[in-house]
Amino acid sequence: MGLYRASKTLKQHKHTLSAILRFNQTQHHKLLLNPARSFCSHPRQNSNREKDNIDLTQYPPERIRNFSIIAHIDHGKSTLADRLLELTGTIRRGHGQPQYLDKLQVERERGITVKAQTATMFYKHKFNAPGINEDNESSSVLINLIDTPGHVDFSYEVSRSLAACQGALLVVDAAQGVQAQTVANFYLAFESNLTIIPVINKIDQPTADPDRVKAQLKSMFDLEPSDALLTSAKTGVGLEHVLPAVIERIPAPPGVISSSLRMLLLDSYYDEYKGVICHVAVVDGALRKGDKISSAGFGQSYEVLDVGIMHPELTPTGVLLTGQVGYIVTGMRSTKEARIGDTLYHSKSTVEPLPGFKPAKHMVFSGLYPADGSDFEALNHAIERLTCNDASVSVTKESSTALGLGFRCGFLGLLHMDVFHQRLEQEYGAHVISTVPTVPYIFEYSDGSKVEVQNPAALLSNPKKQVTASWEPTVLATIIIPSEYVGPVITLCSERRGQQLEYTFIDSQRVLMKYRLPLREIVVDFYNELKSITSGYASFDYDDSEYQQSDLVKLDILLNGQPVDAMTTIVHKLKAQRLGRDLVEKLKKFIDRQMFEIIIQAAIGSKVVARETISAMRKNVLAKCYGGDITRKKKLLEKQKEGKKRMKRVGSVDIPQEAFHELLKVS
Ligand SMILES: Nc1nc2c(ncn2[C@@H]2O[C@H](COP(=O)(O)OP(=O)(O)OP(=O)(O)O)[C@@H](O)[C@H]2O)c(=O)[nH]1
Repeated sequence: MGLYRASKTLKQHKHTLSAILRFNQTQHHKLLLNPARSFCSHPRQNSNREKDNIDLTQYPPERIRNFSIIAHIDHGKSTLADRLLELTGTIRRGHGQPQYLDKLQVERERGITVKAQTATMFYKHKFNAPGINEDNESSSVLINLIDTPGHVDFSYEVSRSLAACQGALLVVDAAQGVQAQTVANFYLAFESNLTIIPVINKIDQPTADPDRVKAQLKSMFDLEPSDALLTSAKTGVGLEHVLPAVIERIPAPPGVISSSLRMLLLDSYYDEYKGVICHVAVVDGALRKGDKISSAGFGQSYEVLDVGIMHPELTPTGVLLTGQVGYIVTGMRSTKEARIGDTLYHSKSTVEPLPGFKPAKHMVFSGLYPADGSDFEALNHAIERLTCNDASVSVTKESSTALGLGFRCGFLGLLHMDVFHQRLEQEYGAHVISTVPTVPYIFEYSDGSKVEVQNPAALLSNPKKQVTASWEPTVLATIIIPSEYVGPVITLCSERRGQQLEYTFIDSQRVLMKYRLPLREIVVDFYNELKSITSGYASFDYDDSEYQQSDLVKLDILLNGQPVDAMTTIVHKLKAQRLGRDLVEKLKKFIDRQMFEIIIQAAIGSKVVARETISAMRKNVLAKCYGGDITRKKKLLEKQKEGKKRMKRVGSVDIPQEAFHELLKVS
């Protein structure tokens, strides 16, 4: 049968291998690309009338396959997904939209998937698959494909998607071979007990070496070389074997048709016209339009107003049956009611709730403030709407003396933060200043109390209540590199206070290293640094780990003696002076000369660790207009006013917005 269930011994390696993120040059450029292009962000209603008549009752569980595509970033998941949708006629070939399932504008601009997407396909086959044996006649099988993100920040999306699947295609680039996130995703699928089908993709590349990749898959995951499919999602070679393998190797969903309805809520988003749309997987029983359902977690009851599948747009079917994945529209007013991982069931029945998902863990916190203070309500609205479509962000209100009213947001990682920021600007037209990202530290005070500090400015400087101990979060990082780069990578990790835990050759040319690193040290600039010292060949992933005791201090930035709360950071004592110097130098470059002298200082408590001075400017802008032309004077005053709008005033010093953005890159 060739099922790819990896052997138990692999579990022992679990803790030596987690994984994610490759930082090659291409990806870096993709992340920086920014052509303005606008696409709709969510599935629309299917206008094709033929598709409206799909009869799902013809698809009992044995004629259903649910699978996910998982891979390291850029190994070709979305391209492969598109080709499979074309092959089954779900979308038209050459429909002109790149990466059909990457629907968000930010996904298309950056060439990355940030949101898992589901699409239902119908495929005729003649294979002797378990449960489908109809005298060699072609039978139609309903296949749900879930495309998942590749970046470490979005691995939460991957684990959620896997809950609705019985199998996964583990896609590996034929030239790059196994990368850090291949390892992470393999273990996510393995621990979810999924059937894993290895797909070695991009075999059209001149540097492709499928045999080497097969050997890696065998040695690292115990996957049989003969079971690997060889494909090129670009040229189409080998694609005809993918869906037959899915049908033959992946088991049918295990639910019970005759049981009471149990649905797993996979995801939700807000649609302007329909309200909240929930993506669901029917685990047991059946759901029909008009049914009354309740949520186990939220305790509310709703009427099902619309139900259907994503084919690939929203396609009403009137029912969803055991093993099927689709969408429902109920009277939910806010996505806060649609708790991801919740169990939905018929209101009159009593059911055992499904296990659900672990809540998302916030790794990075940052303050988000309106660039113009009067836009607070608009930003509030934009954040509320966006969190409807990205429930993994935590939001609480906060205020800053420098920036006014704003929000403290928790993100899954730095890219997640960046993407959220970009979506606020692109999808809601919000202009936002973000403060230096920080990680959640724990501080103990002399009265024995312990607090988690998500905002450095909130750390007390109270002489009556001294800090007695502090802890910082750490990660278990996995780095895979060609062996010639081992030296520089070891140096980088020790500069970042890392502790080496493992060093293994995965084949004759590649090394896997495992480090414990403080999360703070990888939040800013670690990726870029790692990428640049390995010519883009390193791949990197991390799993969150325990807190470690650490000598932490609060580093304040002062302008003419006044602290700028939005620029405060928490840092390891040994690094405070260097960071203070970098921050002060950076600010000097970005703050313009003003009518008076400006002293910029970095300080730990009352001890100044770095200082720069910007000397006073003698004349104002109008002094350049030697009398005369009044319109010219007006223009200059207007320009000055415009410039001021983009400034934040701290005491008497005007700080341009760019200064805040630039500080993100230093700390
Ligand atoms: N030569 C070649 N290029 C491919 C093939 N499949 C995908 N690509 C290219 O590889 C790049 C990445 O492909 P994607 O499908 O976006 O990769 P992904 O794994 O979905 O990426 P993330 O969603 O960001 O993790 C794109 O430029 C594709 O055109 C292939 O078979 N051969």
